[in-house]
Amino acid sequence: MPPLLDIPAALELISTSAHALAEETVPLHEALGRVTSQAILSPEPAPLFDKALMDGYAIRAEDLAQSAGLSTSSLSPSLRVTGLICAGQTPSKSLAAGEAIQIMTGAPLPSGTTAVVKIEGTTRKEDLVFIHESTAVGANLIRRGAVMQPGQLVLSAGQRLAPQHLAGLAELGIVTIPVKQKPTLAILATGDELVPPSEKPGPGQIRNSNETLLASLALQAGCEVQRLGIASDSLDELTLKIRQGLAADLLLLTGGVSAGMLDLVPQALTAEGVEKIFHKVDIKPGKPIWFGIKRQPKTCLVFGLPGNPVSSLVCFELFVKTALRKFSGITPTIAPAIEALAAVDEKYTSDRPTYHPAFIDSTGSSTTARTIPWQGSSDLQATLSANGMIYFPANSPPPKKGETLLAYRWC
Ligand SMILES: Nc1nc2c(c(=O)[nH]1)N[C@H]1C(S)=C(S)[C@@H](COP(=O)(O)OP(=O)(O)OC[C@H]3O[C@@H](n4cnc5c(N)ncnc54)[C@H](O)[C@@H]3O)O[C@H]1N2
Ligand code: MOO
Repeated sequence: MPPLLDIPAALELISTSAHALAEETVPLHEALGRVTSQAILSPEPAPLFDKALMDGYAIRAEDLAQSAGLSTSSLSPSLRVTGLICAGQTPSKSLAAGEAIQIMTGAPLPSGTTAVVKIEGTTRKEDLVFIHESTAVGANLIRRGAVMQPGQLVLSAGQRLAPQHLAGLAELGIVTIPVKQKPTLAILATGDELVPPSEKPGPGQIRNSNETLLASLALQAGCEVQRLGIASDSLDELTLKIRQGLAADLLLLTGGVSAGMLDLVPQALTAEGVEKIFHKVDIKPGKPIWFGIKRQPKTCLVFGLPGNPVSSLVCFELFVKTALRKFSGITPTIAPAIEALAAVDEKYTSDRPTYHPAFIDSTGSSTTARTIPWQGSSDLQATLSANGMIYFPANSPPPKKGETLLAYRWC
């Protein structure tokens, strides 16, 4: 038997086979979860004007200098109040020596202002305000352009847009966003034993959990998902559904890729003109994974994922996500592992590189990870208490508590 393809080589083949998708523009309110296709530069400064950050008085801090630090009202410096500015108004006069202008949070500063003193640090007596709080130059105000200059980079290309990104764009008036097209991803579960989750399985049958798993992973990864349902182990039925799936950017099949008599997926794909790039990788779980590409009339990447649910999950996280990242221009294309400390003495060893379901905890001062009890690639229920996986290199002593290990978060 020739040696199995190793994981880095498989990832590299996926990365070079996948192409970057075209771009489109979408309105801001439709951009959540999409990936920027170009760097976005700011058209204007932020904030747009010098503004108060507290309710209080705009002052010239220099006026307080000789009395700074005094705390009794009788000895506090006083300034003459010459006006009031609320948020949304514009100052009608500037601030002269010895003057203060009452101001509200978010209101534009009158020219000459060098600080804002909080209302709590003052006492008002008619048109005089007594300042009890030492207030340094620059206190409680922000200058025009202090957080963003025109032409400054707001977001790089390849950024998946989260709520805070959209709000940042909204603040700058950027309402048309250049993004990568959404990848279309079709899912086909194969196997005579499968029934939909809503049905009671007959003798020897099981519920199709992989469609729910893969569709959810794909939706979370920003894909447009097409569910092709279940194909029985017959070439005719497989072929019909594969033809439908090849219209997508990416087709995922589960089951039927190992060595069983009815493992027909590789042959059905080849017959439909899908060129095999690799079959089988030195990984656990997921060894029987099949990967290929249909080039004409439209490019479609095809993964035959092993039927065991945890194999499908691990293969999606590692392999399918690499293709999706390339589609959207997310860099690096191959997602890096995170370094974590073993939370306990680990026991797991294997002669195959293994991705073991794990719980990763970032709530403390350092990120820790520990494996969860798991009975192998068919044990989907174990993953309900996991949020990621730990990488165990082949034939290596498992990490002891406190030693560094490599982990991946599922998200
Ligand atoms: N002689 C060998 N047998 C097996 C090998 C091997 O190398 N030589 N590999 C094993 C490994 S590892 C895995 S993983 C499985 C993968 O096999 P297939 O991809 O061909 O998948 P099936 O045989 O169709 O199914 C495996 C298992 O998963 C269940 N399954 C299938 N589809 C679904 C679904 N949609 N939802 C939930 N569960 C599903 C299926 O009923 C089987 O129990 O092969 C080993 N055998
Ligand atoms: O390697 Mo298989 O994917 O363990 O079940």
